[in-house]
Amino acid sequence: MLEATGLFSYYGKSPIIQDVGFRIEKGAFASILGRNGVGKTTLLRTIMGLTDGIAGNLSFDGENLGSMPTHARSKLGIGYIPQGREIIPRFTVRENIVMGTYARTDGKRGIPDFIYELFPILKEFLNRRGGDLSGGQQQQLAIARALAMGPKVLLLDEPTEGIQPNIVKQIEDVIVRLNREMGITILLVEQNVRFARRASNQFIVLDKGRVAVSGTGEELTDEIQDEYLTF
Ligand SMILES: Nc1ncnc2c1ncn2[C@@H]1O[C@H](COP(=O)(O)OP(=O)(O)OP(=O)(O)O)[C@@H](O)[C@H]1O
Repeated sequence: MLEATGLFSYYGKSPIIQDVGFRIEKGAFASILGRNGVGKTTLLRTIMGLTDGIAGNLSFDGENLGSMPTHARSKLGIGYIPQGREIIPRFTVRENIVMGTYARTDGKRGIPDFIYELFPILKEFLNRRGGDLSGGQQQQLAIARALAMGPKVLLLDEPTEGIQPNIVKQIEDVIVRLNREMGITILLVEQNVRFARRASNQFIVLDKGRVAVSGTGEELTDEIQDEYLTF
């Protein structure tokens, strides 16, 4: 379970995340929504320990994340797929996926078969350089790399942004399967309210670094969408 109370997070002296609280249960599918610049990416980076500092409480499975370094958070089972994917273009598909295994605590370095089952295209392209894949394939690779570490929770930052429409549905379906079939807790930053509505059982709307409104999936109404999410 991922929990925050009174959480502030800073870049320099600027508090970008302000007095945020949430509780995301094991197995939940939670979406973080909000207009550009409200702090969605910063919230994910805060959970990974990638901002300049925090105040307040942030814990995962009872462990205080506090000032824990990023690699230790990965070892606890928190996987992060940043916006822009950040795969290593000169590494092959295989090498990119194997990199994910270095956050495992059991020392296994093999690529689990279910990854090929979820992303058959990656099996076909194992020896291609990551940089030669399409944007959609790179996003699949970024998800595969995070899965190779055996995560309990996956943080995904706008995973379908800028991706060709025919691959968007495939990626969305995989994210839903990871949650429903494999029990991986999902924390998704999304501009696409349609997908957030279809997939989530919990939502958090941010506005100027604060939680404007939150609730269960069904409570994400058209009114909330009009007030906080329409441009
Ligand atoms: N590295 C940084 N240093 C200083 N300020 C930053 C940094 N990254 C983001 N910010 C500021 O933090 C605020 C929140 O940005 P953030 O990227 O978290 O928003 P977002 O909701 O994810 O937006 P988007 O939907 O555009 O990705 C913005 O005012 C932004 O300028």
